[in-house]
Amino acid sequence: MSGKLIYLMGPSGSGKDSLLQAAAAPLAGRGGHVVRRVITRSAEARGEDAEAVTPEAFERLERNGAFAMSWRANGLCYGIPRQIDDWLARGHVVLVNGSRGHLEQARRRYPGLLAVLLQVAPEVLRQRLVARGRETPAQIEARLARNAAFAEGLAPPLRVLDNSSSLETCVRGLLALVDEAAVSAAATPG
Ligand SMILES: Nc1ncnc2c1ncn2[C@@H]1O[C@H](COP(=O)(O)OP(=O)(O)O)[C@@H](O)[C@H]1O
Ligand SMILES: O=P(O)(O)OC[C@H]1O[C@H](OP(=O)(O)OP(=O)(O)O)[C@H](O)[C@@H]1O
Repeated sequence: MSGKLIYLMGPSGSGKDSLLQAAAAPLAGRGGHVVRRVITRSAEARGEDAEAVTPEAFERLERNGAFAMSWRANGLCYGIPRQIDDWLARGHVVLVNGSRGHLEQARRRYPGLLAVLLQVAPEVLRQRLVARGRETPAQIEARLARNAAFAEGLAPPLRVLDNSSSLETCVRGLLALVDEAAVSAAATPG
């Protein structure tokens, strides 16, 4: 039986990392996984619990086939470990913090993936990025500008989750999607 890949995307600051962290325990209780990414971001950077590597180490891992998916954005390299393929082969639900820019490639590799777009009211986005304090003002502007490239919208099918209000509400919405996806994975042979 194959599992279900849930590919979460959204603007920087929309709350992808917070949502995945908050959903990790209830997801584990359902036998699912939140993926720990490999990123060329410094280990001291606050926020996401990722494996921090140098650009050289990232390139080496990528060349050696360590990643199921990898992409570049925001001046960083991001990798999703190959381990997800084992989980999926065992029929598990797997959640990844994905990239809008990488969605079509991800769909080619995982045709059954569930694309979830996290959105937040535009006026809240800048406030959240500033409050997070991980990026410089120039990096925040660059991230907001990057969103304009996706203003046309992403190709369906896509589920949308709103994180403009409380994180708890959003976690409930995500877990409802996970439960739905798990049922559909169980019903799909192969
Ligand atoms: N529902 C929410 N309400 C208030 N603050 C939130 C909410 N969700 C996330 N945040 C805060 O917004 C900032 C950006 O969230 P983060 O999870 O880092 O976003 P992303 O991973 O999408 O860039 C963080 O400081 C986080 O604590
Ligand atoms: O193509 P995009 O949808 O713009 O995404 C580009 C990258 O930005 C986000 O990562 P990261 O965690 O570094 O950024 P964030 O925490 O600021 O969202 C996202 O998870 C992607 O890896």
